[in-house]
Amino acid sequence: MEALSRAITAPKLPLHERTSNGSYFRLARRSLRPSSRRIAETGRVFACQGQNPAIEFSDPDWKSKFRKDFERRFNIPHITDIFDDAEPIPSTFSLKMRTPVSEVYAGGYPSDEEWHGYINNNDRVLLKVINYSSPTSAGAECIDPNCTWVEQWVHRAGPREKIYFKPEAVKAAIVTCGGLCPGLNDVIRHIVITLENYGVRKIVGIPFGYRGFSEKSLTEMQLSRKVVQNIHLSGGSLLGVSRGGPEVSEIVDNMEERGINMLFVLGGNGTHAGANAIHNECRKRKLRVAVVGVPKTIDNDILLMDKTFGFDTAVEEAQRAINSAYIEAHSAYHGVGIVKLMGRDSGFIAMHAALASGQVDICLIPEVPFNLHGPHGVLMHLKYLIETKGSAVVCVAEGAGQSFLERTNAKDASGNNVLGDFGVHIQQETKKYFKEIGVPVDVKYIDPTYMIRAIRANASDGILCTVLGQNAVHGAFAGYSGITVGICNTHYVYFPIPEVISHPRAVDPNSRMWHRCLTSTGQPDFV
Ligand SMILES: Nc1ncnc2c1ncn2[C@@H]1O[C@H](COP(=O)(O)OP(=O)(O)O)[C@@H](O)[C@H]1O
Ligand SMILES: O=P(O)(O)OC[C@H]1O[C@](O)(COP(=O)(O)O)[C@@H](O)[C@@H]1O
Ligand SMILES: [Mg+2]
Repeated sequence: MEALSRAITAPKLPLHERTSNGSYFRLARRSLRPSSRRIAETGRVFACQGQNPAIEFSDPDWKSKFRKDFERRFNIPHITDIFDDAEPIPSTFSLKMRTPVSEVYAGGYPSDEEWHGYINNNDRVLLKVINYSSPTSAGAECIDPNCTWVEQWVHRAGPREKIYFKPEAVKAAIVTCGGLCPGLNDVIRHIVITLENYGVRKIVGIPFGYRGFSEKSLTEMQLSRKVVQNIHLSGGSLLGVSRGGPEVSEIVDNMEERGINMLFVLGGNGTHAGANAIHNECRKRKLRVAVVGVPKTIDNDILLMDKTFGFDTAVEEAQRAINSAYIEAHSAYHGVGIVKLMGRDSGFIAMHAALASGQVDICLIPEVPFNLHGPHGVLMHLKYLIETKGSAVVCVAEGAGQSFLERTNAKDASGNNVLGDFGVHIQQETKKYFKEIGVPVDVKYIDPTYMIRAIRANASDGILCTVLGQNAVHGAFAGYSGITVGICNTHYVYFPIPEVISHPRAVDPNSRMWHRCLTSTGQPDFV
């Protein structure tokens, strides 16, 4: 918890900071204060455990102690932790035949000694793959002051040979929470298809997020391969989404009433905090339930994963808006095109879209402070661009520049801060500034945010959703709960939920990627 409270209170953190227990951690400069505080403020569930092991680096054994602690933190909760009498059965998941195996081989799939094909519970994936030679290396994430290499392994995802649920005794439910994201339907589809492959017949969708567990008028939706066959062809969520909703105890009461013993939760940080709380409540009540998350965030702000589904699609679609802004600006006399992209606390979409398009002159993200006015301000640079190039394109993440707007303290139903519209603000300030200096400009503002969020997943996200959806089901059948699925260094893994939501992920202003973006735009520091 200490690292978090430091991040909340410290106004500016050095890149490497020694914690009170002597361990070194690399900290993003303008870390994630607003969101961390927001989650903490909801006062319900906040996961932040085991971040800082007490390591004494003078101890010759510190590495093995670190590894042991890491293994503990990344251990994925299993049904046998609570039910030591839980007996595994041979998997009913068909690796070679595509008809539901449970119908053909009631006792399980016949073993094939030459080709196995299952994931062993001890298989691991390397979490960090760069061996930094110095804490000063770009992007270095160091454990000790010398940046010593320590292997960090996480659990490999996929189907296990032994399973802990009989398919005929499973009632599986899927719920999608938070905002929309391209690919939700692809994930739903693959969860249903994979459940059917195991032989599950009772599969339901909970309508409109966690709300669907409490509002009597919202009835569960029966799901099958037939129902979900073509849902990936459109964006949105077949089940609907929502923010806010009932308390965790009410959700678990409702799950008990409905006999749900597998719950697949698609959502972001908030949703996962809820999923972990549901998992803990089920354990407290001694319920044999598997709760498995699939991280959904168009903002790409979940820790430890290469990326989250929908992000790629969002970046691709965002380029269309940037290109339109470019064409408008380029075709006008002294044209300025401004595009606002999503990213509440994290500028990943703006940074990647700017990089991908190659048409952006100024990219503004929440993680990097800037001035609008003054000799080093954004507007002065815009003037320079108009004078030298004749036009300019500005790409802003929605969470950028909030300090220039009036604070409202308004919250949405989930407790997230309602942001002011910085896109509109910079548009107005640009017009005002150029009027004042007597230079004519033609400013065009494009806000494609909801158009981007509502589209269907592209091919690359479609594949990611497929694998994540399938692995979510494999994880549940393998007896794991309180876990989420992810892609890590191109391999698929299971994480314990608390580790991925201890704080939202942000762009590191000292990373190579942000510097690549700066190289591409050619923008100076605006401070
Ligand atoms: N700390 C929390 N504990 C339990 N449930 C939460 C928490 N934060 C948010 N939720 C619930 O998760 C759902 C989605 O949260 P939200 O923040 O809107 O989206 P996201 O999951 O994308 O971050 C909402 O129904 C909200 O009530
Ligand atoms: O208008 P809404 O539905 O609250 O959504 C807006 C928010 O959704 C986001 O895309 C992120 O949504 P999630 O919290 O669902 O991940 C933010 O970038 C944006 O602030
Ligand atoms: Mg959120």
